[in-house]
Amino acid sequence: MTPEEKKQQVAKAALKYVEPNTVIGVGTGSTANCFIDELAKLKFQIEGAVASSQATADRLKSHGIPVLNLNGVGELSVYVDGADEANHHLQLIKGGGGALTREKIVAAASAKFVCIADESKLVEQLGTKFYLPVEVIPMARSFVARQIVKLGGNPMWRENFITDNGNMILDVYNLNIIEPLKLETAINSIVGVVENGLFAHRHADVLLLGTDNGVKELMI
Ligand SMILES: O=C[C@H](O)[C@H](O)[C@H](O)COP(=O)(O)O
Repeated sequence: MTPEEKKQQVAKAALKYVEPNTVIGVGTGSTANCFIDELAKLKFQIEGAVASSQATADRLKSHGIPVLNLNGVGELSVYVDGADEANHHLQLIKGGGGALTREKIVAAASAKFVCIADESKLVEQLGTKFYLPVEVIPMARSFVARQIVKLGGNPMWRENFITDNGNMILDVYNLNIIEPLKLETAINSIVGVVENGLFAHRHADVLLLGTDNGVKELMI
């Protein structure tokens, strides 16, 4: 099975978490895109969706799925999104597409977080395969980079990229992420950091992994 087929498999499997007559949250990226295409089948059963990025809002609208403002709705029943890495505690690294801040907001506003990914995303320790994206206020970029070096990371500026919030991204390599909860807090404590891509405090509740033998479901 190709990685694309595995993404489609988990996108389909996530539909069972979509409750009728509710507003749901939708993530960003290639796996979330597969989910949006599947969600189109249920568009008359849900009230609408809150998007975690402009790209996701555009794709939802292209299917005729109502896109709602988070400020106008209460708690979302479920948030469905992909990840760059996941560990066995369902803690994640996200932000490969630069949408981490809005993703973290929508995930926090949701009763349940269903993460969908192909099995290659499951790791023993976060940060071993993927870098950690950090969204920063543009004027603070160099200052934040120096503080991250003190934490042991090697920050690289994602040049020619601006987030939906008008900010910049530092991709941090070589972090030894032994305690994701502590590191998430430590990085967010640096003045000028908007958010980092560690989803340890608000981790996933369900992880659906696409494998050659079908969908594997991990739950906490
Ligand atoms: O900012 C991007 C998001 O965090 C994505 O969820 C993440 O990068 C995974 O994307 P994909 O499903 O394309 O691997």
